[in-house]
Amino acid sequence: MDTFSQYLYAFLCGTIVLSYIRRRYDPLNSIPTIGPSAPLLSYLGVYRYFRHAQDMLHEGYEKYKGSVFKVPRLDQWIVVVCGAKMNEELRRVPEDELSFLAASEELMQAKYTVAPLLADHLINVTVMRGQLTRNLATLIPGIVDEIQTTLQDLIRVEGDEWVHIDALQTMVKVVGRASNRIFVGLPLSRNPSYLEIVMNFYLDVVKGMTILSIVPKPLKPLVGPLFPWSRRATRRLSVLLKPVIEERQMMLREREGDWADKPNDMLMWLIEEAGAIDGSVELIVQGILHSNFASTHTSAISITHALYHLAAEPKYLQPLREEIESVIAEYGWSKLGIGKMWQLDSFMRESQRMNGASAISVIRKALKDVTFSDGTHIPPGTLVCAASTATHYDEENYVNANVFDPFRFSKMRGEESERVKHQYVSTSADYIAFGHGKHACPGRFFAAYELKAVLAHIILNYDVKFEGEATRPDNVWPGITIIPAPGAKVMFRKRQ
Ligand code: HEM
Repeated sequence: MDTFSQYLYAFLCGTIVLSYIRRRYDPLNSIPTIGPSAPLLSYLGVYRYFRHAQDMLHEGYEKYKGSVFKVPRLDQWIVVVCGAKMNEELRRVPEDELSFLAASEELMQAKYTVAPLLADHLINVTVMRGQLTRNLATLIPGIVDEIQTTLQDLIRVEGDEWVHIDALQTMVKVVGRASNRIFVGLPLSRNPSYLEIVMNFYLDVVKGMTILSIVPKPLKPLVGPLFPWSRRATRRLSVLLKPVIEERQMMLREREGDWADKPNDMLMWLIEEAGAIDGSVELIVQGILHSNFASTHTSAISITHALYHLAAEPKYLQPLREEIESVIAEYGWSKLGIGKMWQLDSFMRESQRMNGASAISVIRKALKDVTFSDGTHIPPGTLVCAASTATHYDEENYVNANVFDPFRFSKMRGEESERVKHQYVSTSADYIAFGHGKHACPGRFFAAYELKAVLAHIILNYDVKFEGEATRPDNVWPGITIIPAPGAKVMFRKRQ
């Protein structure tokens, strides 16, 4: 054996022995496990969790409702709380005990995979919670214009001919373009080089996260900095954004408070937020990259899930058309108008209840010892989450939970007191598709208006169905991510 092989052999043996000792004396041993829990054997559970997360999470939820169970990740366990009561308890624990930010850093290793500078200054989250959400009424005409143009570009229909459209890929482009119209504005939002960088960034981040998930914890700080992707994306995007950012920074300085036609987009708000720190171009560029990472694929997945339901049951086109047409006639394509589309809102919420983008949410990392009301003790360093899909299929939370009932929530909004509770954007202990609590998705208000506008345009302008009246294709589950069947074709024709 040469020297390199000897070192490698010693390293592998050391890693196996260490992980055996760690798992043997793990303080989480008292928490029940789904899959094998013995040291080493638990790695079979890791494989099973990657292939069958849905089954394992449902099994755990059914067995331990009102308490917790754990499932294995390669580098550690993740504790899953079960039932609406436990979800509520989880979200109430303060950030200094169960931290969203620490969990997100642990799972995403964002300083290596996404944006190193944002780790200390989450300026884009501040902007999403503040300016983006506050300005929705002014932004909607731009979003609507971009959706109309992109749909016409990508779905070309003539006469009464049906065309086959790769729905997921098309929706990635539609929401990518609509979101970037608000993130950086025209003409950059239609620049093919710009779009190529921001849209491919998601895959680079996932690649980095996946590699780091199999690297032992002590080695992550050595391996992470070797990844070229986030640096490369920042560099390439800076070439396009730097001149715009510097010009806007100059205008801000020169015109001070008197800049009448100041752009109203995320880039501008990020420039202002960054100005209070160091104004660095890199920080602003990373704010744009991270916003794209957080928004495009979650949104494309959610709208495609809904589109598949519509194509599988085109009978819902008619009632939705009636609602959308009557609202548009009275309020136009405005925030007020889209807000009044209750049946459409309910359709999106129900689709997200049954599908969603991830099987877990409300993810936290323990920074201190925490004890839940059922007596479960969570030691510092542990990852904890709620089981979103299992919560959404719980009959205690939803009558006929296995049935797609698109107007379930609009019916529930009949009572004045129930109006807000059942909106697409509202989170609760039994609806956690956007998370729940202080760190619930800050982009969900933007997402809701954008996605409802996309679906409304499709409903008004096209007939849709699956070939041969086929049923909805099954979702694909790589680990905990829930993807609407990739490559499935939805048939579109001009509305007859
Ligand atoms: C339908 C589409 C979307 C879904 C299903 C979704 C879902 C989620 C979920 C589950 C979380 C974690 C919350 C938690 O664990 O408590 C989250 C966080 C986040 N989302 Fe979304 N999201 C969507 C769209 C968007 C959009 C459009 C944006 C940006 C405009 C966005 C930006 C973010 C950010 C920045 C975070 C991290 C929040 C923080 O650091 O406090 N999301 N999202």
